[in-house]
Amino acid sequence: AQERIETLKTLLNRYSYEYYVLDKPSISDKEYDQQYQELERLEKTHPELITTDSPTQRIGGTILPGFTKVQHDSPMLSLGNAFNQEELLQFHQRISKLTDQPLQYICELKIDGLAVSLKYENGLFIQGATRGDGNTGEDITQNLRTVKAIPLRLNEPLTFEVRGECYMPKASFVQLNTDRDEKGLEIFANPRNAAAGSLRQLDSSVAASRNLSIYLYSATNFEQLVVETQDALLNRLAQVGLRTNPERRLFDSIEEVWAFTEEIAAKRKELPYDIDGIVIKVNAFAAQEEIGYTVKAPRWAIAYKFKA
Ligand SMILES: COc1nc2nc(N)nc(N)c2nc1C
Repeated sequence: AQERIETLKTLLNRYSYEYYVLDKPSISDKEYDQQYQELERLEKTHPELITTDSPTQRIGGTILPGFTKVQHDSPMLSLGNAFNQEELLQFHQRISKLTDQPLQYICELKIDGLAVSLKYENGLFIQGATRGDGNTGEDITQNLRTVKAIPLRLNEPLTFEVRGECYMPKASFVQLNTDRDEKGLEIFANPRNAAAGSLRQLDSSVAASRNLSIYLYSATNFEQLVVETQDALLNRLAQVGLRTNPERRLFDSIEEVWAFTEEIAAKRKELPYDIDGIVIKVNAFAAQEEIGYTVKAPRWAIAYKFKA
């Protein structure tokens, strides 16, 4: 039974990765369900063989009395904003003075969700927390374990923390509000509120029903990943099994960055998730370190915000 249980866990976690992280399922839902039910049956008769990274353990058995506080190892920062081309240019001129290194920018979408931190120990997902005030957040591990795009075990036994945006896809938002309206429940104003409301639930079976997803965009104590740029970091996060947003681009001039913001503004409504802007970052970590930080935000990044 142990052999079969290990095989099923490996298979089901891989299928889940293909479906929820890569958006490229390799088997039908029916086949997945059959193998999932076989694992449930085996674990029922051999409970001593149940492990935390089993796909059957995503929904916690208990309703929490409240959320405990989590002190972030390093502050979860905020971002400076730019609202027009002039302010984007000023950002570029400001940081050009702070480094002699050539400035290559990486542009990433700013997903309109909830910033979260995920801690992995030897590859196992052990803790998830909200940003909170940047220094202290809330432990929402139980709820984040229900987000199928979050792997319970990485492809490598890494110990580090990753940060990203947990969000509700537009389609899930529409479906949720339709269901709530039919039940005479209050509907959510937007996907960001719906995602925040889902992650604030003390009963993880509610979060599990909300089809949340996630994109990761940074990591701490990632020396072990041996990466020198933001773009290489994102590729490495994807390699270990984490979900990263594919709509990112590298540019060598702020003019091209501006053109990219216009390109995304035009296709924003077709995206399957809400975005509230573009995050522009200096790509090379060496240049980021040289440019540095203000008290609450990196100087080497800026959020170009779209009109609401
Ligand atoms: C480096 O710090 C950050 N990077 C980010 N990147 C993306 N794509 N989206 C964010 N919301 C974001 N937020 C922060 C504080």
